[in-house]
Amino acid sequence: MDKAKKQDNAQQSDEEKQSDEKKQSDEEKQLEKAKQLAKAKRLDKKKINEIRKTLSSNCRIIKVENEQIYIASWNSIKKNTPINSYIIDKLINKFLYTKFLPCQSTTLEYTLLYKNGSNSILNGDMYIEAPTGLGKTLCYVIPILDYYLSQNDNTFFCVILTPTEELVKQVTKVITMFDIKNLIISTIKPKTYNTNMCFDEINNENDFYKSHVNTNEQRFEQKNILITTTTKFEMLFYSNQNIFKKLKYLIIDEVDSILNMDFVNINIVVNALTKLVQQTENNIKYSSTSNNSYSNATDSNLLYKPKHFLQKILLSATICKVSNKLLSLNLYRPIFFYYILNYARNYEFYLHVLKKSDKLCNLIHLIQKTSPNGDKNILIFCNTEETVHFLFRFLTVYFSHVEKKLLQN
Ligand SMILES: Nc1ncnc2c1ncn2[C@@H]1O[C@H](COP(=O)(O)OP(=O)(O)OP(=O)(O)O)[C@@H](O)[C@H]1O
Repeated sequence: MDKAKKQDNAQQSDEEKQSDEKKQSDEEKQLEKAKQLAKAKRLDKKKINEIRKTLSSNCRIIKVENEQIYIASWNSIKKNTPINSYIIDKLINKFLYTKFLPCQSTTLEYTLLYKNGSNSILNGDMYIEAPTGLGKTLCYVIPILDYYLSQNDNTFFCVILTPTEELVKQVTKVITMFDIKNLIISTIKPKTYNTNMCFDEINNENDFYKSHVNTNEQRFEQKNILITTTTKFEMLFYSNQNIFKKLKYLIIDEVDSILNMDFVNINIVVNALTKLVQQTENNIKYSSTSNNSYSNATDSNLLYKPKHFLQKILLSATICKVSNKLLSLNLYRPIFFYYILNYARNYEFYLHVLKKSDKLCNLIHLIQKTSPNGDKNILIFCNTEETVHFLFRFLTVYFSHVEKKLLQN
């Protein structure tokens, strides 16, 4: 009897202990949650202050939440801003995506606002800030393709500017994957333009060079989207302004890098484009169209909502730190989207300090270790152009000849 009572008591105290432990762990969890919430609030406040100081004191600010909307259900959820069914179909069946990533889920609703007519009070230029690799490209590719398909606008309606040729190629690849019939995407082959400047040439099947028409204007009439670097665009723009009169979208990817470039004055180009489109589309008559008049394109007409405006979508992983440059872009009713990740990303950084003579050996070892089957992409940065060429030649020879021989032996 005594033994049974003892067992009962022991069991009871075990249960009490367990319940105490559970209570303690619940309290700890709640405390941790409260701490995280307070931290998130502090970060939000800091971000909002930064945006107001850098972009505009009265811009609309929208936080990207971690919501991911199923692509297949978008049109039933977002009835006012549906996406063309062709695009939905490609995203699901060709890209094999099931959900829109958070920054896409939040921003698409706004970038598709043109569907509610130009009078939608929510319309405005957009700045999308989201960490690298979280799907910013589709945030603008979907709305421009949707515009093309839904409005049947076969004119030259969109310019996409990037800081590098590499990004031009990447964006071109994404748009081409949608496989839209008759849509003509192009890059710049400046040989054919009325400009005194010289450019590097880039190879692209759809290059303007292949056009068999005589003037730049005619050449552009046959295109829908131009994807190019800011440097090339700046040179092209001043000699060919008429081409851009009917533009609907201006996308600037990695805008922080572009604004930080000393050799490109993107502000003047963007303001000039904005004014040009407004004058044309709203039938506003200006006496002067000289380049000088563009530098102060921020005049009073931007205070009032124009019937048509050049929709600008700017994207970057961080907000541009040079606030005066961003402020002088004179965005129309800007909406700023920011995305703060609430989890640590799976990055690993290693720093190896090596003797010069050991570098090549170690690099080969590292490549073999990281991608033993050669199926992973590895990005190698070098400090000079010369090293890039040398390394390219060396690795090509090593992996195509030396390694093959070693394997054979
Ligand atoms: N809805 C989606 N579902 C799954 N994967 C996606 C989705 N959208 C984009 N991705 C993939 O996420 C990766 C990153 O996308 P993307 O290049 O657009 O990011 P980013 O934010 O523009 O990056 P960066 O700042 O480097 O330009 C790509 O490999 C893309 O294929």
